Amino acid sequence: MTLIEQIKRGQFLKATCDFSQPFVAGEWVLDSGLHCQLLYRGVLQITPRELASDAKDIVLSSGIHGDETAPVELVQQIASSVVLGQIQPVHRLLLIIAHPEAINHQQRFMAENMNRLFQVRNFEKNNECRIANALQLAINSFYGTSIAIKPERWHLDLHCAIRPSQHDTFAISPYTDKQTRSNKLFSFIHHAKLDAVLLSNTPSPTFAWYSAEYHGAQALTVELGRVGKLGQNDFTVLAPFQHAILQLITDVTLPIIWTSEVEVYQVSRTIVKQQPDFFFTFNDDVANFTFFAEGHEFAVDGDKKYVADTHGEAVVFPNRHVVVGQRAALMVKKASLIFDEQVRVYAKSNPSY
Ligand SMILES: O=C(O)CCC(=O)N[C@@H](CCC(=O)O)C(=O)O
Ligand SMILES: [Zn+2]
Repeated sequence: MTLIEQIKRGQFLKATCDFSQPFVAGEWVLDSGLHCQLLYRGVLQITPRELASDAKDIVLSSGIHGDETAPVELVQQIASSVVLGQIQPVHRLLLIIAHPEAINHQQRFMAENMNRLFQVRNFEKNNECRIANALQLAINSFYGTSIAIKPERWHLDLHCAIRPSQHDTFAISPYTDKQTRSNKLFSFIHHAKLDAVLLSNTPSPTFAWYSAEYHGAQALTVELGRVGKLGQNDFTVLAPFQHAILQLITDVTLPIIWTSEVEVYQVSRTIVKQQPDFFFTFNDDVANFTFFAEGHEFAVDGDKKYVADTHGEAVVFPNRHVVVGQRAALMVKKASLIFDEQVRVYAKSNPSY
């Protein structure tokens, strides 16, 4: 069976990871008039026959890291429901399962971390560079051929955390000077019942940042539980997120709302590894969002000692194994939102953790 035939039967994930078949791009139209285009291995564009003037362009990406499988299963479920005609999207969709080779090897990456390759076009020295370049082109073409005005471009890049976490699900809002923190996007965070959101304070070379920076997309990296094996993920925790995605795609109008149920953090600083013997003073099983009181030494990088600053800081994504020059952790502080048309963050003067 060809890849397209597999996808038509609802097997987007299986087809994407099936390297016994050569990749051949192709397109077909469903009885409903929905136009499906397989652009690259793992990149499926969906266009409804008719688009309202306020239609969105929605990118749902997964599998940038091969061992983060819940997002991959989620995109598979959505692709299957769409191509089998079980749900009717009213927006243009770009569904992505990014790195099938790493998925097959159950590894985060093969040669290098793909989610640090979205700043510029990459010299194609390995597969991650080739895929990241192809994804940049797919995104440029998807948003470039849209009728949507910029606030209606969306990109949710779905991931899972390596460590345990004090918040099972959370979003990271990339930093850009474009208006990419709309109250609609943050309402989605609320409706999806994500536990927390953290707002970056500097540009980062991630996939979500790429869409925000270069296309003004309402973009988030979304962390959905922990890494795990395909088929063994617990979808009960992710049910509200799954439900909110279906509402987003099929255009159920949701109220614009924000509540303090979602914990807000702002990044206070990014810790970049400078020396090969960089280490944290805590164990590898310490959870994301663990708080360190002011003055607590949490990392050592050669001669430099890192201590928590005024009122303390919490740590997210600590990883001593990253290559020199890359992010080893984000330090965050609790914050609050001003929920206007574009949300803004302000520091809590004396946050309690
Ligand atoms: O658990 C971890 O250490 C990493 C999970 C993950 O892949 N997170 C993304 C976050 C991207 C961002 O900062 O927006 C990543 O590190 O690429
Ligand atoms: Zn990831």
